[in-house]
Amino acid sequence: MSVALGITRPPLVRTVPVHHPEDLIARLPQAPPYAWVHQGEGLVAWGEAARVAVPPGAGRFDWARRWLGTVFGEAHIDDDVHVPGSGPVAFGSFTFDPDAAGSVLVVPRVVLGRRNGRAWLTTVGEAPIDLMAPATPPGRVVYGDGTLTAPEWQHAVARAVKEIRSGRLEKVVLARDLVATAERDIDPRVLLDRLARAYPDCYTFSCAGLVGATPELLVRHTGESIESLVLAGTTYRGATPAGDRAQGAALFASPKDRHEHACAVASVREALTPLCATLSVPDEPELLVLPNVQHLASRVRGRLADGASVLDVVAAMHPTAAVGGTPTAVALEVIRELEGMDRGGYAGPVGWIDARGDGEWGIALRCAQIEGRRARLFAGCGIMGGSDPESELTEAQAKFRVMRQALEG
Ligand SMILES: C=C(O[C@@H]1C=C(C(=O)O)C=C[C@H]1O)C(=O)O
Repeated sequence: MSVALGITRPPLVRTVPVHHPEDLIARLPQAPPYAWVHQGEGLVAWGEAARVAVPPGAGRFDWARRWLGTVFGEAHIDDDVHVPGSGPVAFGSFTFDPDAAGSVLVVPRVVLGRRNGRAWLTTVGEAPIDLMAPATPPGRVVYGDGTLTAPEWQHAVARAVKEIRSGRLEKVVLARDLVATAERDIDPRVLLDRLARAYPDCYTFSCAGLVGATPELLVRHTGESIESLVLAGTTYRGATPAGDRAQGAALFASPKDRHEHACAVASVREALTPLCATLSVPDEPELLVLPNVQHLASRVRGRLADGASVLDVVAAMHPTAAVGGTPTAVALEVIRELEGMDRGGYAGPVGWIDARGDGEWGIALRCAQIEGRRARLFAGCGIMGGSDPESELTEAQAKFRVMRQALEG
């Protein structure tokens, strides 16, 4: 298998400490960016030392792990920093649907990292000369329907409710897409900068044209510890602090949202139990308050039993019922039947892995696939037997707001 592009073999990977970059995203040159940034820390990267299209199918995560084993195994690694994310890393985006094409892994040539007060720079092979051209905003943006119009999508939600009431399944997450066309080519760096400023508590990501700020951490793997932030159940922000608290309290007390959340937590517990020596799952969710919406959230923590890498954990978890449904297989059938679209990387795992197997992966939500002047935006909602199509459409609009604001500024 030939994997390395344009680098001397075996590639020399060098990580050195550097002065703190104030703003990781501002350091991205004019090249397709890779990013994973949360509260100012994380990784930004550019250039391609190696890239692979991961073949679709049930074994795709295993295939990816073997490919990474070859690429990282060949490298001479000279790492003076030794933290998760130092040394060589790969960024990846996997399609939601295991049978869809479009999953990709990239080992960038240059990675700039920042974590717990330390910063580092990793280069693979010869460091390229980077063009620091400033990013230009995309200008005026117009929107059009994606696969389904709003009324068609509401109809799909109503059909899902019927399927749930008939007993075919318990929960299904239905999404829709919107197509945005900008005046000029969309520079993902502009979106990353706006997203990271507006949503510092989310994970601002970029990989192979998929750009967004997701609140949902699928898994963070640090040594033997893993952590996941499970989200499901959504309400709005109130206009006043009191209104805000009332919305949050109503969400917390809503049997429909609590049930929807419980489905997501159960799917995560079920996926992680076989991998973990210890696993702690809170009895009750907490509220995650974001600028656009509030979610029910459960922080799950565990210790791995035997040396699984972050991709092994991703493989076991995806798709959780936060983006698929319950039971998973039936939910996937219903999604294919009712959405009528290929989700691409939306609602799939996105993140990074290093040569130790550490890494951070999110569920790619509040995102868009960018190509030239066009962006395809995605948003979805958990549908239960008590769901109302109109409210679900309003919820999806609130979720679209993240990327609309990033595009419009
Ligand atoms: C599916 C999305 O979000 C998911 C669905 C949620 C819900 O229905 O309450 C909440 C958080 C996410 O797990 C999305 O943002 O597109």
